[in-house]
Amino acid sequence: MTDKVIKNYVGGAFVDSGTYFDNIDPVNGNVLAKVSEANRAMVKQAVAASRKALNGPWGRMSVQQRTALLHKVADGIEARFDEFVEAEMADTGKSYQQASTIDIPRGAANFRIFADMVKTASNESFHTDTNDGAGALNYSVRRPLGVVAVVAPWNLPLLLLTWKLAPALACGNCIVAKPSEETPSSATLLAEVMDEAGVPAGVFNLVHGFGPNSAGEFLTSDPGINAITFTGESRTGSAIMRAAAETVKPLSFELGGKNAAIVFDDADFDKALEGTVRSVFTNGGQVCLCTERVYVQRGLFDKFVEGMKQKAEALKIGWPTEKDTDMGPLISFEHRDKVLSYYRLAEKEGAQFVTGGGVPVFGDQRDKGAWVEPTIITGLSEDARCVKEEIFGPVCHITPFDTEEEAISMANNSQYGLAAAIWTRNISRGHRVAQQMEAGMVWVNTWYLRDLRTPFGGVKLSGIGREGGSHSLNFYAEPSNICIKL
Ligand SMILES: NC(=O)c1ccc[n+]([C@@H]2O[C@H](COP(=O)([O-])OP(=O)(O)OC[C@H]3O[C@@H](n4cnc5c(N)ncnc54)[C@H](O)[C@@H]3O)[C@@H](O)[C@H]2O)c1
Ligand SMILES: N/C(=C\C=C\C=O)C(=O)O
Repeated sequence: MTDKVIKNYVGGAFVDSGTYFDNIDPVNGNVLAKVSEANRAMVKQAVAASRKALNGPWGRMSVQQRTALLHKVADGIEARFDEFVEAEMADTGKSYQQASTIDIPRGAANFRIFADMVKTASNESFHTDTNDGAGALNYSVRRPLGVVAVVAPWNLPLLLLTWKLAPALACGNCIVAKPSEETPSSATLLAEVMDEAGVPAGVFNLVHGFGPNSAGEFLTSDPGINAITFTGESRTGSAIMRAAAETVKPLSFELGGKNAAIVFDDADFDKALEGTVRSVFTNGGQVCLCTERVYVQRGLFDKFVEGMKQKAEALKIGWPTEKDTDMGPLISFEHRDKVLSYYRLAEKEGAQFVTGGGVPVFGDQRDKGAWVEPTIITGLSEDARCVKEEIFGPVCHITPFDTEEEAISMANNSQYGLAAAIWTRNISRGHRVAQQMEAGMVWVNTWYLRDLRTPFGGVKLSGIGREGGSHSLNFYAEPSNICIKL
């Protein structure tokens, strides 16, 4: 039993509500800490502290001062890099390789890119001709939205929390953030870093808890919140839209996906194979951009499926701390059971299992963790639930196709539209097919190659709005137009 308590961070102080929930290590089911669950009153205090900071030191701070502080926060993350890696691995079971090369570096990078971008952001102005010949000057100024609620998921905890926090703070907003109940640790470490960097009290607040009838719902339904930026399941997005509807406010939603990869028979076989294995199994398939539907041109189908099978079976499912581990456990027993239920559903729907479909046996304490086997299935029809519904685990379905038109039609036949990957040596085809994808982000001959200045977001059930680069600045600071009669 541990006596470690993870606290909330409200108005510049670490506070404890006296009500707790367990923080579980998904590697072996051990309790890592007790987490203080913020109650409605604490959430209200956090909103009030934000408002006070907005009308106080933070609102009066120059862009230079604000952005210098954000760089200090990035410095703080880098200075405590190993602690952040350890915290992320403890909460999620993800590998050292993933946490140390993706999750934590991006935590610092997110602060730096938006601190730099906001310093060079411009506004628009127009000279307007008027009948009296004197003219008028129209120009816009940007104002922060005010108090912004940031609600984040568990799969890339620090990366996704700071992906929203950084631009919101860079634009002068104050924040009340709620990380996932599954991953409180790196967010709380971030609060320490903010505190140490001298971010004024109330600018950043952190409340722990769940969604319905807990901190998530208290926060997103609070009338003192001016905008909500949310990353999570599509159905949660619907719930948050309903909660926010009464007090109309800007929403930015990054939601679910059922992403397709299309492999043409003229693709570079080795690159397409390596890239598709990475896009299916990275982070145990627990990345919104991961591929769950693979479409392979018929001439290549058998060879590609065999190649995927060999690579999936060669993945090292191991201790997160081992440097060559490729895949850890899923985030929780509940999520593990959800993914396993889809493995069983695939059997019922008549799938052939190329590999996987079960739970690995280690013969050690990992047998008490939330582990599943990397899995590849084929043979299902396009309207099967396992081909339509987001599973969010280390699993993909592979389907053959004959023509480019058929592949595009199958890939687009989804209620989601977040990301897609196209593999072909024919670059004209790469452009042509990518431009027909009903998705917010399309990679050609690569996957998850990120330029933080580009628009990030999804269509259909995958989201509302875009963040990234100027898109983030346009969401977190809205223009007012001023017209001066000359
Ligand atoms: N599009 C993207 O960029 C992106 C990125 C990561 C994850 N995701 C999606 O997120 C999902 C996995 O993450 P998850 O399981 O944490 O999602 P989730 O929707 O279950 O939870 C996300 C966050 O919302 C909170 N929440 C839940 N119900 C709420 C409510 N009624 N009101 C307010 N807050 C509420 C949770 O506590 C958590 O902090 C997957 O669907 C994945 O595709 C999307
Ligand atoms: N938002 C980003 C990644 C999202 C991953 C989803 O799980 C990013 O890389 O900026």
